[in-house]
Amino acid sequence: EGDKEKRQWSLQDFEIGKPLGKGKFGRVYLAREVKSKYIVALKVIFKEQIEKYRIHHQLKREMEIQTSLRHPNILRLYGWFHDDERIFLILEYAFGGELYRELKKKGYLSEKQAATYIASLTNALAYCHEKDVIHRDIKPENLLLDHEGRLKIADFGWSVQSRSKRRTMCGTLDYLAPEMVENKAHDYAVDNWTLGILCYEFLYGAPPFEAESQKDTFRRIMKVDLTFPSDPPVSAEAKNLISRLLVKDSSKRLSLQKIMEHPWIIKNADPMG
Ligand SMILES: Nc1ncnc(NCCc2cnc(NC(=O)Nc3cccc(C(F)(F)F)c3)s2)c1Br
Repeated sequence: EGDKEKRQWSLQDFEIGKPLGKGKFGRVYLAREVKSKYIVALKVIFKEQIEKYRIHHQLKREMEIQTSLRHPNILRLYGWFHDDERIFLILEYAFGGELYRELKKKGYLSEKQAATYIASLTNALAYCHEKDVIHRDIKPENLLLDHEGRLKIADFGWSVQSRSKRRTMCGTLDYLAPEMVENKAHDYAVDNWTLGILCYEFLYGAPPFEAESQKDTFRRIMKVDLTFPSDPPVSAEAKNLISRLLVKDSSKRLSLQKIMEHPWIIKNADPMG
């Protein structure tokens, strides 16, 4: 495993398999390193896209941050290489694919499954915050599952600098914390807000502030217009945790430590993640 980061890789070192998914900036393929037969995911990014959106620094930062992160719930970035027109990221392969698909297929998750994922995410975020990394882009699309169904955060949004412009340009607003909607300076607590959003979405199948228009979603976020449908039935403890995370004043949100000690997590989360 150690040599993976050191040596220079090239496309000849890999046999490319089936496409695993396509992201905004390129596709992901299953691949096998020829000599070791090691299975990886290979993300192909076109250089002209990076130039066009001027996001070199973000990619560079991702590589610096992610190669230094080692956590069971964070997808590994083993290394990278490039040719004339493409950059290739050599990623840990998450056999279980995107958590999003599981959520869509099931509609919503059991309280045990939801609590297990929230506990894994909280662990991974506590580890990141120790390393001064704020995530800010945690949404089901960026959550993968390994062969044992264990959650892996995978994302190129890792960074410690202020909010990237990218967010307003693309993707859903559902996960934006109020201070981000107001474009105010924010801190680690944005990830705590997002944990509340995800916990709600795992249990009800949709994020809490979903609305027809972006304007209405903004409005619902700013008002913290939180309602709990009666169906599916959800325990009072789960609602309590969600209500203590979706708090407008970021300093009043439940801390990651307190999430791990919350009765709903203690009772429902599988300690083996
Ligand atoms: N089953 C699977 N097993 C493993 N992986 C899978 N999908 C890939 C998940 C990713 C992890 N890390 C990534 N990183 C980036 O995409 N980075 C990226 C890309 C373009 C531009 C930029 C930037 F320029 F904006 F920074 C940064 S994608 C799947 Br499906």
